[in-house]
Amino acid sequence: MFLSIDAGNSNVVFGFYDPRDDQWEPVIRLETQRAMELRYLQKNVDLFFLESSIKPTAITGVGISSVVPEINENLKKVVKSSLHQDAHLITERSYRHLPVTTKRPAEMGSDLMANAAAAYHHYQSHCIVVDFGTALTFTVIDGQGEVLGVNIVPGLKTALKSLFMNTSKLPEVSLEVPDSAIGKNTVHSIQAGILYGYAGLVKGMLQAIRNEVPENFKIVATGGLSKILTNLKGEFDQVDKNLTLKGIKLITEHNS
Ligand SMILES: Nc1ncnc2c1ncn2[C@@H]1O[C@H](COP(=O)(O)OP(=O)(O)O)[C@@H](O)[C@H]1O
Ligand SMILES: CC(C)(COP(=O)(O)O)[C@@H](O)C(=O)NCCC(=O)O
Ligand SMILES: [K+]
Repeated sequence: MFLSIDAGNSNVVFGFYDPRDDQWEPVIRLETQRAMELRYLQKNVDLFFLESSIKPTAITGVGISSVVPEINENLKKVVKSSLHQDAHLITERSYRHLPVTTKRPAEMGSDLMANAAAAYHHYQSHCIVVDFGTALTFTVIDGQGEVLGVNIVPGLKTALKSLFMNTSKLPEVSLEVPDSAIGKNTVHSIQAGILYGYAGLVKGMLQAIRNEVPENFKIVATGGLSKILTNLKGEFDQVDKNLTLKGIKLITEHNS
């Protein structure tokens, strides 16, 4: 089995890949803020292996993508102590021999590079990845596998949280698409604003990208919040919640 670890700004995701049935199962999420503490991280990993039928010795490789540098050392430590092996932590050096390339390796988030690698591996042609995480990102890859560029905007929950934190009277609301785009009370007004507004943002961003590229790009969505904008279904060729995990595995394999 292969273990991909995806440390994002909200969640650290552990995904176990079994080549026998080509499945990512189980996929476990810890809150990044809590997982920063070594004891909490170690306890949860230990507990997982204690309760799971997966034995540490069954893990033949480990790859880590992290966009939260403060957690890197602890992740490597826990992999070493629980699995008795070294994880491949993806850095800009890991990008050298990939089918996907970027002109700014030092800057490009490894989760975005993992997304690009997995999407290009799947389509073998030009594609756009939309990642609904803490940040909402668009990564544009051309037919030769070159990352043409990235767009970054606040993710849905991030926008919602900042609205709640920066106002006195607005409450935090659940992320559900309301029936009407016209808000009828405060909660509904925020839900309609965020959910219809972000659907428009995604459509508008994809259109603006399409205006600058000749071909009909394949579009794949991923990220913890990719299923929330139910009003966007038709925009994507595919929704793959495991895309980043798959990319981490691909990049690690290219480096071993
Ligand atoms: N299945 C889910 N349903 C609802 N919210 C989710 C789900 N999975 C993740 N989230 C939330 O979505 C947000 C983005 O998650 P994620 O894509 O893992 O972000 P990041 O990569 O930035 O850590 C987080 O607030 C997370 O708690
Ligand atoms: C854009 C991101 C903040 C997304 O993080 P996430 O939403 O996955 O937590 C992350 O990929 C990052 O820190 N990137 C570095 C800047 C760049 O990619 O251009
Ligand atoms: K991510």
